Amino acid sequence: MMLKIGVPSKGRLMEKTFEWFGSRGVTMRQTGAEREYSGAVDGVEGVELVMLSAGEIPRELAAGRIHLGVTGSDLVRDKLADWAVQVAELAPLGFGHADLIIAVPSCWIDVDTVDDLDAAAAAFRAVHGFRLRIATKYHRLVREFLTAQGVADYQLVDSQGATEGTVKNLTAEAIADITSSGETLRANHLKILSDSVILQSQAMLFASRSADWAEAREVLERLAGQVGLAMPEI
Ligand SMILES: Nc1ncnc2c1ncn2[C@@H]1O[C@H](COP(=O)(O)OP(=O)(O)OP(=O)(O)O)[C@@H](O)[C@H]1O
Ligand SMILES: O=P(O)(O)OC[C@H]1O[C@H](OP(=O)(O)OP(=O)(O)O)[C@H](O)[C@@H]1O
Repeated sequence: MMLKIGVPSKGRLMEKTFEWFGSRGVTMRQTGAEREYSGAVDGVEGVELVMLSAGEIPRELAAGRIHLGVTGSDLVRDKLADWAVQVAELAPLGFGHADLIIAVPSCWIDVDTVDDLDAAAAAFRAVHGFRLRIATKYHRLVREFLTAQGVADYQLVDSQGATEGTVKNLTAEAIADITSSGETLRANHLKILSDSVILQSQAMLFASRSADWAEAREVLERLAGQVGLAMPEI
């Protein structure tokens, strides 16, 4: 095996990734038991499948432990500083669409934009003596966005899941998370700030710039030919 490709090990992203490659003549499948994280690839010689958490794929690419990886563009941009130096985007895959947004309680009738949030944050601090809390797992992207918008009077609190619940649980006043249908936000009585789309994400095929490409380049050429991609410059 000469080229390692990391794919999400479970859920919708895994299924859609298998479908995307499968419809292009590259069959990926889980081997062993349903929950065993091992896989195989048919249709192109020399490709090894590595089943990984979607959130770990950016780091594995940056470390050069996998040559290719499928994950959300949100995760790559958030987890890697200077992501474009470390990885190359080979192809958007057309699934896993989600927007990273900021949301506040629907009952905050005076807060509809990021500017309004800025004003509310200053008022919040004056009244409560601490900074308004925004729960998120996207620390880098949210910080960069708010800095660019001139918002400083806030603190991020880490939330690795069920982020929309933090407002009800009184551990945050606002959240920054991905949304797709908007159902989770609505169910938790939150509304999106109208100008707060930080990133429109989707699943992408990435290549590592630091992996050892000496032997893998030839495999990539065959794989790219098979799935209909122009041979990337890496
Ligand atoms: N509701 C959704 N609709 C579309 N895409 C989504 C949705 N939720 C998450 N995604 C995308 O799927 C990718 C993986 O998300 P996330 O890290 O939440 O997955 P996970 O299933 O918790 O994976 P793991 O815990 O194994 O890292 C992200 O790029 C994200 O943008
Ligand atoms: O707009 P919607 O269609 O409702 O989707 C958005 C939800 O999907 C993701 O959660 P996921 O189910 O991956 O679980 P998580 O809370 O562990 O991230 C995301 O974190 C939102 O909570």
